[in-house]
Amino acid sequence: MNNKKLVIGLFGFGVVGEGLYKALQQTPTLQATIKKICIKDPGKKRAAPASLFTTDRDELLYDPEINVIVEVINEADAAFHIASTAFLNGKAVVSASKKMIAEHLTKLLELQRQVDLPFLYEAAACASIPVIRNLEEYYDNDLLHGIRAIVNGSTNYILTRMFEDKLTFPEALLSAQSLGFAEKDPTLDVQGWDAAHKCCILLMHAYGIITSTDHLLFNGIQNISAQDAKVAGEKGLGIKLVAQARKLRSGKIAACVLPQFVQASDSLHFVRNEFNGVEIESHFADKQFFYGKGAGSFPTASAVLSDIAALRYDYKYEYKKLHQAPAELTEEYYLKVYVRFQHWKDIPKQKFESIDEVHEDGKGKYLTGLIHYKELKNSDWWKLNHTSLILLPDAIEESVEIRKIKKRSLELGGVVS
Ligand SMILES: NC(=O)C1=CN([C@@H]2O[C@H](COP(=O)(O)OP(=O)(O)OC[C@H]3O[C@@H](n4cnc5c(N)ncnc54)[C@H](OP(=O)(O)O)[C@@H]3O)[C@@H](O)[C@H]2O)C=CC1
Ligand SMILES: N[C@@H](CC=O)C(=O)O
Repeated sequence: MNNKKLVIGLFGFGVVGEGLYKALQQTPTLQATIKKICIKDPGKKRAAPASLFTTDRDELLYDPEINVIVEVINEADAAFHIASTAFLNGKAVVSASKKMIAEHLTKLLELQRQVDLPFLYEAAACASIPVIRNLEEYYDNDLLHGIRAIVNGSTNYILTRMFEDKLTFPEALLSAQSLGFAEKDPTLDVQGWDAAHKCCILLMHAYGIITSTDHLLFNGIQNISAQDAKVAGEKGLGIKLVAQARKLRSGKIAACVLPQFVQASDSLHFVRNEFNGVEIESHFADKQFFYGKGAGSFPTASAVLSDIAALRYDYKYEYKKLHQAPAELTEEYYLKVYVRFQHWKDIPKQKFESIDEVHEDGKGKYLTGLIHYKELKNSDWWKLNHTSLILLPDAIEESVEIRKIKKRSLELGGVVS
């Protein structure tokens, strides 16, 4: 596609599509033009000439002059059909649809390999932050110890507005929706699906792991209460929805997406509103931090624009880690957790390796303790009966041996019984 004029068929003219249309008008040097825009509802008023719009997807997919399909719609199945037909018709694809990408990763990679055309989707993880390209290009020779990230703008915005401005959950969600941050179905944001989809995409580019939300422990922010925020405040902590992946001593990767208490010294602590933040830890560089807007019209359009620009030099992800030395996910690790609950009967105490603290306050009880990953992955008691589960800082523990030795020595010393 070098020196070739980019002729775009754009699917979707909502928050992202319209943002891209406007951004392209302000970047004439890119020499990329939108020939046609496919939308769903022909009756909606649009901020672009009517002649550009169609509801017939084939007008774009089968137009030989269009060499790039940009897909920014909000329906994952239709998006997959559009992307795969575009490939089979010899067109490069740029997409922002993380649900579609995460759900169809294997098939899409197979197709992309078969047709050998660019398939870029920087906007699908952390919107304006160029995290995918960095993981692809920069960290391939480095020893990547781990990633901790706030990857969902809406939930971060909701937590910020609830805890800083005392908005109720519905008020904060409504505001996230009206600003164009939330998904069409906001439960995707609130219940952690969107963050889990993004985590799957990051795992692929960081470690060459192809997985799905079925294999990932995740939750959203729907159970976080004002009482949890009070506990956090008293301890000088914040609460964030954190996607994390960490290489264990076994070389395998521990990954999950859960709310977590973050200390004031944690880079994620100051990430507020719709911003996202990604902390990457690697062997020689130590910690690096990426920060930027994780949702919204122009921030997302900027990532799509950058992908379009990269098509001019035929940039493609090489999926080096996947092809060379893919890592493996593990379920063999423990998590340090805080659990707020109403009644002891709802808590399977025997499943914990240890319960370290128990508190009772006006609104119920909470405990902190250590539990095996699988005990959470294979059950849902921790989401039911007004129970909330939040990871403690530095939550991932590889083994319980040291704890056991410590406990035993305290017992021998008569400090605990
Ligand atoms: N909003 C954000 O901050 C971000 C969004 N994304 C992703 O980008 C995508 C678009 O999001 P966003 O712009 O917010 O969504 P919107 O709901 O604002 O817009 C969706 C657009 O898709 C069109 N559409 C839906 N179904 C079809 C279809 N079958 N064929 C053609 N057009 C269709 C709609 O048409 P019509 O206008 O007629 O209703 C609309 O123009 C989603 O996958 C989202 O997850 C990624 C990063 C950030
Ligand atoms: N709904 C998403 C939009 C961007 O990916 C979010 O809030 O992060």
